[in-house]
Amino acid sequence: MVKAVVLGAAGGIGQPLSLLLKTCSLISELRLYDVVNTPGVASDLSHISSLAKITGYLPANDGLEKTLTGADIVVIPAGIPRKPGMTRDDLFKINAGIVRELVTGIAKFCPKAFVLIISNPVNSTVPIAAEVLKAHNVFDATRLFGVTTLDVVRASTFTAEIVGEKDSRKIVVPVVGGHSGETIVPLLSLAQPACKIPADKLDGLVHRIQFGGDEVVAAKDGSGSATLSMAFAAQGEKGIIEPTFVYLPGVPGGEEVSKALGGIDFFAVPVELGPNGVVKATNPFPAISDYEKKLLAVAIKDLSGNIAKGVEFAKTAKPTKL
Ligand SMILES: NC(=O)c1ccc[n+]([C@@H]2O[C@H](COP(=O)([O-])OP(=O)(O)OC[C@H]3O[C@@H](n4cnc5c(N)ncnc54)[C@H](O)[C@@H]3O)[C@@H](O)[C@H]2O)c1
Ligand SMILES: O=C(O)C[C@H](O)C(=O)O
Repeated sequence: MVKAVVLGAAGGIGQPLSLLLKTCSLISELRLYDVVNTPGVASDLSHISSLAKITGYLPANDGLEKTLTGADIVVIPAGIPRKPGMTRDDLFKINAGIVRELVTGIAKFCPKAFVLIISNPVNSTVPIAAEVLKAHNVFDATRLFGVTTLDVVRASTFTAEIVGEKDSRKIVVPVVGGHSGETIVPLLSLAQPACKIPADKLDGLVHRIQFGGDEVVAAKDGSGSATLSMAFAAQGEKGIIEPTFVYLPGVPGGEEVSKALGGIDFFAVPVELGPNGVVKATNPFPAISDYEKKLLAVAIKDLSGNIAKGVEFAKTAKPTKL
């Protein structure tokens, strides 16, 4: 049975995600942490008749330590979301420090936990997390994940609309790269089952998958970004091979994938998951179309800058004292 933690549990993603985790039969204990409101959220969810015992913590009285000690899995949706006109990179200024602080707690209090990072910009916050864990000598790349599943969920939904499939769950599209704009690369040529996308619809579909987050930010008109679809995505897909953003040199099969991509360190690729984390990173690139190779080249360029920014921040900013 699993002891799970949500950091940022009182937020737009944190609350529905905590609800979904409270009803998950694999979880025996669920601990919620935020800088505000977790006692209330935990009290509310505690009335649900399900297996998971739930507790809420705030920073006071060693709240982070109590939340994290003994945790098996930590999901992090803490941090500010976008408003219209912002890029995910605009969130770096605030969220980089939040992620660094929370991952420092993980390094100290539950260094063997699986860590799933939702906080944007994922392209930079995951490299920050890796550097913090390295600095504490507890980094295990097979247990650190940037959550890019929402891109996979969107790719299924939007592709199904185009090909006229009523049940979008039947269409699975691997989405690789990073999690922002053109770093998001849907590999429609590898969709299962094979999908015939009309040539005049391809650019539009790819653009919608890459910039789907903007649709929600615009519709919410200043009150945040995707929360409910994100919570759905973060509760996990059902397969054992899922695209996720990982540190390639540290996972089995990752060196080969990194080499195929010109040496980039972090990339979302379909990853085989087991009880101990990443079993193998798979290399889908030999089979992709020329069109997708061009998308990939743009993604690698943008993503390299985002990764370097995260690594630089983690190495140079003052260390977090807990
Ligand atoms: N990876 C993805 O696909 C994806 C999808 C949607 C949103 N996001 C990102 O997730 C993040 C959260 O989005 P949201 O809509 O839930 O925002 P939100 O503002 O509704 O919630 C964020 C929560 O984090 C909490 N928080 C802030 N600092 C904290 C700290 N130091 N420790 C603990 N908690 C802290 C806040 O109090 C708040 O409750 C944003 O950065 C957003 O861009 C990522
Ligand atoms: O778009 C955002 O800022 C939130 C999230 O990354 C998303 O893809 O919906």
